[in-house]
Parts: sequence; structure tokens; C-alpha cells
Amino acid sequence: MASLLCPTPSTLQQNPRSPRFVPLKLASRTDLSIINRFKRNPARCNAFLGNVQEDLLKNTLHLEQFPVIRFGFWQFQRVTGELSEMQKWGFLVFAGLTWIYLTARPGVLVGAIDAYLLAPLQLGLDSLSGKRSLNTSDFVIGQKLGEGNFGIVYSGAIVPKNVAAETKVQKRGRRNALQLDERVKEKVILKKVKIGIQGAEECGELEEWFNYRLSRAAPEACAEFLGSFVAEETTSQFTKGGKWLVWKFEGDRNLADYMKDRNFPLNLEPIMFGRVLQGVDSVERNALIIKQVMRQIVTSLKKIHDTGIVHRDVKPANLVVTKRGKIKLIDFGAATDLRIGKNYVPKLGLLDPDYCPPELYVLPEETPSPPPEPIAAFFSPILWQLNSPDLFDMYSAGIVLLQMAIPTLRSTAGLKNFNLEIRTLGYDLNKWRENTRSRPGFTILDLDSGRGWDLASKLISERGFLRRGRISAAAALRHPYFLLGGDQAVAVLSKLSLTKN
Ligand SMILES: Nc1ncnc2c1ncn2[C@@H]1O[C@H](COP(=O)(O)OP(=O)(O)OP(=O)(O)O)[C@@H](O)[C@H]1O
Repeated sequence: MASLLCPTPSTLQQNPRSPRFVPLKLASRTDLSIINRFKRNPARCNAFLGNVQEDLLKNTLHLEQFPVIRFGFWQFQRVTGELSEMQKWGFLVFAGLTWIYLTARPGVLVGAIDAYLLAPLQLGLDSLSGKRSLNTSDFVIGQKLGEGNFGIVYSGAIVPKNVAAETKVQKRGRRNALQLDERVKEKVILKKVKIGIQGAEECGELEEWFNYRLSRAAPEACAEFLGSFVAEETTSQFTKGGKWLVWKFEGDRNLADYMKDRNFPLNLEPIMFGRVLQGVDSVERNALIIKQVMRQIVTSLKKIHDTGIVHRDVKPANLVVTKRGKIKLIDFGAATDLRIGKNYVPKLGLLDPDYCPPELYVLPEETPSPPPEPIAAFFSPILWQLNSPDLFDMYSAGIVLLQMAIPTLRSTAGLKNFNLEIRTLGYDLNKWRENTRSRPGFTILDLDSGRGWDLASKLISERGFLRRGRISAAAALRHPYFLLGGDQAVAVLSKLSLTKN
């Protein structure tokens, strides 16, 4: 950068030692008249050029010109001033190792910045923008979408300030459906935390905490969180004191809904790739769509694992498909943040048994309850290195891959049968292939010399030495299955052709 900068003649005229620089292009234009004057006086010109040369030699690429670096050097010299060469090296090695430790997964340093700087900043900004002062009159509730142990999920919409909410709900068919008129446009998802159920309130608090945390750490990996509110009065739709969490409505269907369709995965083709796959052989088309879905799942998992979070409930119903063909993780009620031990309770397995890895728990059963957050954060890189808790989610991701690629495993009965068989075969996918009584189709996974099968067998496996053995999200993205991915090329081409149209 410094070599692109040059002192201007005018600057040097005022003060030839001035460290001020302006870009070369500007210098040559602004000072053309001065140069012309120099042309008429060669002696003065030589003296000037001498100054310029000297100045350039002195200033070009001299990093200590930059105040931060100068300050850093000064600090280093001050601290190490009285140390011997050996001690200075020791100091440097210690500083380097500390840096590696603080930035190693799950990132103690970034975590501290997030907790002590970004979280309060987000709270302040949200309060200023009114995001933290949502209330019942801002929303209208539509149909029920699902019910978990601790909450009930509804579709809904944001009501503009000048519109009365009651006018927006109309009876359509047997259910309350949202009649979205011109004024009520933005659809949302609302989760009502159950009242009077043990642990429900705590679960709601945790889910809210995880959603705020992810909105800072990995916003593109999960549904956009809009905030929460407590109903201040009882109306036809709300009960006083009830807590609600609100997300942006990301899409009509989740991956499980798409997989129920006989046409899967081709039913995802229009939103994933537009029309560009027409003309490609149908097996190839299926394989490309599945690879694109899987790539997105693994990429999102990598993002949340990088921040120390393990989802613990990865399954097709918790992967919502957006209108633009993006797959987003939802339902962080069972997630745990192993950077600070949030929502980690020893021996508490929360996962859906159909997607649960053989180890059952995210950390070994003998792991004690987490200490206070700063201490847990300090030890988290060691905990992560020793236990690789992220591999818990990777097993579930492997089951999702198998289900997408092998149609017989998409039904509840088919998946339960698979789980019985794989358990008796010691979670060895190759043995399962040789021994299964069902007749699964392996065509998609066997394409390209069986790269898909190889990845699946590295995801669906027991933990090995040091609880490794299963492939992590980062390693999965480097697996030959994803390298040179035609799915990426097709996705880019489709975007280009869509923007042209
Ligand atoms: N942001 C969103 N955009 C679109 N749909 C969503 C969104 N969040 C949730 N849904 C839909 O609502 C359903 C239920 O959501 P969620 O899994 O969070 O609820 P839950 O009560 O924890 O249910 P369960 O415990 O059965 O998984 C999802 O399967 C999905 O179809």
C-alpha cells in the first residue's frame, strides 16, 4: 500500500520531511503547474528531486509510519527492554501460544467480545429501535403449525400500528386462517411458551438467548429472530403473562414436508436451481439437488459449531426451506453452547431418537455440570479438543443425507427399521449395506465412484479414539463429495439466468 503513495511536491515544498501522503494519481494532477515551474529552473528541480528521492527512501514501506504498529513496537520494546534475547523469544512464543489458545475453537476471545461488547450493543440498539418492546397489539395469530413439549408454534403476521388486529382474522374452512390484506403483509412465526408446564419457561428463556446469540454469530444459518414479548392482557388470542417468541416467516415448508412428497427431491428443483437442470438425466438431477441441500446443512452446522453451539436436534422438520432455496436451522430449544456451558446438563439427552447418535450425549456422561461462565469459557478449547461435541450433530446430518438419497428410509417405519439394524451392526454403515433385509436404492450415493456413500459412512459411525472418528462439518465440506461440486455451478448458473430474465 505504501508504495502506491507518494509525497506531493506541494506538501514537500511546505515541509519536505512531512510524512503526509496523497495517492499518486491525485499528486500528479494537482501539482502539474509546480512541475512546470521546476522545468524552467533545473537547479531547483534537482534539489527537489533529491529531496523526493530521500523522502521516498525514508518513508516508502516504513511500517512504523502507522501509529498502531509504532505503538505496538514501542510497547514490545518497553516490555521486553530489559530481557535477554532468549527471554524475548520465550515471550514471543508465549504470546503466540496464548493467541492460538484464545482463538482455537470455540473461540474464547471472540466469545468474550460477543458477551461483553456485542450483546450489550445489540440490546442497546434493539431498545432504541423498539425491537425489544413488542407487544400483543403488534401481531395477529393464524393457524397452529406444530407443538413441542414446551411450546406451540403458530403462523401470524405483523399488524401495522394504524390497523386493528381483530379485523385481520377470518374464519376460513375449519381453521382460523390469516386473511392478509394489503396492510398486513409481513408474515411471522410465533411460539407460545406453555404455561404451567415444568421447565417450559426456562426452555423459552434459553431458546430466546440462543436466537439472540445466533443472530450475532451466524445469522445466515438460522431463521431471523424478531424478538419476544409477554402478553400484558388476556384477549381472544393471548393469555396474560404468557411469553411469546417471534421469528420472520422463512418459508411454507420444512425439509420433512418436502420429503413426504413422492416427487422429492425434484420438488425442490425450481426453488434451488430454477429451470437449468432440464435436459439433465433424472438421477443426476436428484443427486445435484440432494448435494446442494446437504452442502447448505453442513455449511450452517459448521457456522454454529465454530461459535461453540451444538444444535442437538438436527432433523428434516427443523430445517426450513426458504422461498429462495436456502435451508435454515430452526428450533434451538435443545441447543447447548459449550463455550460457556449454557444449557448443558450432564446425562441429559434431548434428541429425537430417530436421529440420535450412539453416544446419546453431547459430552461423556462423567462430564460434571459447568462451572461459572468465565471459567467454563477459559477451559472450553480443552473440552472441545478432547470431546469434539460438534460430531453429535454430524451423525444426525448423516441420517438426513441417507433419508434424502434412499427413498425407503423416508418413512417413519423405514427409519425405525434402519435404526434397529444399524444398532445391531455396531453403527457400521458398510456392514449395514451388506446385511440389511430392506432393499434400499444406493444409486444416488454410488454416483461419482461412491463419493456420497463414503461421506455417509463417515458421518454415520461410532466415535473412535479421543471421541473422534466421525467427520466434522469443516472436514465434510472438504470431502470429495462436495469438492468440484456441480451443484454449486448449477446454483450459480441458475442465479445468473434468473437475474438475466
Ligand atoms: N421461521 C420459520 N419460518 C417458517 N416456518 C417455521 C419457522 N419456524 C418454525 N416453522 C415451522 O413450524 C414448525 C414447528 O417449529 P419448531 O420446530 O420450532 O416448534 P416446536 O414446538 O419445537 O416443535 P417440535 O418440538 O415438534 O420440533 C417447523 O417444523 C416449521 O415447519
